[in-house]
Amino acid sequence: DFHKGLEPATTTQDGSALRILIVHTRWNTAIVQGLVDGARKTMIEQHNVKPENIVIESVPGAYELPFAAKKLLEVSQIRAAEGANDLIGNVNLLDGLNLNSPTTTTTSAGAPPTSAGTTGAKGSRQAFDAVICIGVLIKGSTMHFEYICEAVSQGIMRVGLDSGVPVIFGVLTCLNEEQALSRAGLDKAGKGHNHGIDWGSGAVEMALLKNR
Ligand SMILES: O=c1[nH]c(NC[C@H](O)[C@H](O)[C@H](O)CO)c([N+](=O)[O-])c(=O)[nH]1
Repeated sequence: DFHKGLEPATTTQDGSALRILIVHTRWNTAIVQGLVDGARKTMIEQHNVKPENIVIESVPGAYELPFAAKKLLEVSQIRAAEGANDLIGNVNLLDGLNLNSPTTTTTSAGAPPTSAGTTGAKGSRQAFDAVICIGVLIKGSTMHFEYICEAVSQGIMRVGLDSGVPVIFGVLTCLNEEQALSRAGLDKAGKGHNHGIDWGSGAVEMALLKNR
């Protein structure tokens, strides 16, 4: 069986120190919600990720997933660097972080920590260890589907490679709604498998690989 051994890690991994971002779309919302729930529950119940360390954000559609993943990752990395600045005084860790963000201070080392870093602003100072992008594309009667699928898969791959943070491709590209329901474990016959489960395990596995 070709697929033997290609299954995602089913053993429990130690996700207790990880912080994970889930970005999901607002298309086909019932199916997307099933996938998000599957990923979230698996990370918490099987891999001990803390619920408060799973951040869930939404975007209009699949085409917006790569941009949101890129931007939210960058912000988390900047906040983490600012937090570290607080800990070690005036060395500016933002130097050399090529985050393509106009707000990134690129002044020489020694610049005072940015205000955000010193005000104890709400929210975690830990950068995300992995991102799961979740969406459901269902083919319509035009070529729109093909173009979005190609753009989104290339875009999501690029965010992961450019950022050095693993981004799980959690986008179903289905020819009809039945296929999508089955892959979220929501089909009437109950014979489907919720792929969100695999994406949750994959996110933990790849985050731990990144942190080796
Ligand atoms: O997430 C989806 N977005 C879809 N389109 C919207 C697209 O992702 C963008 O949000 C839109 O083009 C604006 O950029 C879909 N279809 O068109 O079929 C779809 O099935 N799923």
